Amino acid sequence: MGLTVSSLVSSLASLVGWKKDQDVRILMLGLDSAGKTTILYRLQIGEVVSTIPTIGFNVETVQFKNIKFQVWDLGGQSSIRPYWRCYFPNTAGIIYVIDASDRARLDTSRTELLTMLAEDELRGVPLLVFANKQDLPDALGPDEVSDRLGLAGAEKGRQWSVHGSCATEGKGLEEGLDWLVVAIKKQ
Ligand SMILES: Nc1nc2c(ncn2[C@@H]2O[C@H](COP(=O)(O)OP(=O)(O)OP(=O)(O)O)[C@@H](O)[C@H]2O)c(=O)[nH]1
Ligand SMILES: [Mg+2]
Repeated sequence: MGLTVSSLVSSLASLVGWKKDQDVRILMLGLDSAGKTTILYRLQIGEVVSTIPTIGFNVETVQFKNIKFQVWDLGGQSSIRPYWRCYFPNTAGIIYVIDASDRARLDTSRTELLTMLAEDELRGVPLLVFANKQDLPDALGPDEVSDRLGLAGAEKGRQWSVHGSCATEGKGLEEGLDWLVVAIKKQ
């Protein structure tokens, strides 16, 4: 009988919806072909895998430094985007991936992002944007992507950051996750 310290901690933890051994749930979203699945496996196994368009989702545990992330990589095709919302509950962090060389679809990508951020379930959840495919000659830099997304005006109640990346060479990914870890801890 009696309340032990650990039972007190677990009661408090369940009150705020967090369990000690639970992985940190991350949602990775973005238009089709942005590079989400490439990023997921680059982070998980450190290699470039050959991908096909994701129908549904991939979910993997990614160990980053001493944190275990449960990363949900959702398919980005327009027919699948309406299902993104099914995965919103209990999200600790969002990774939004943009093909920075796909200038023609940057507005579409921005609209999908802002629609998603307006959802109650994602209120205040930290947002890391990867301006991916920085190796391609046409790629917009992270600052320009950031300007075009217009987050500075629209997202005052949220921590967000735009990082350049090249998933195929593994560049920029760690720096981005470092930022996200700090942002989630502050939350
Ligand atoms: N040049 C270049 N190609 C990349 C980069 N990242 C991913 N790709 C390529 O882009 C294509 C699409 O990558 P995926 O990871 O399958 O894209 P996705 O976002 O998962 O797409 P969906 O599953 O359809 O939503 C693949 O041919 C990748 O090799 C990058 O940084 N640079
Ligand atoms: Mg995919």
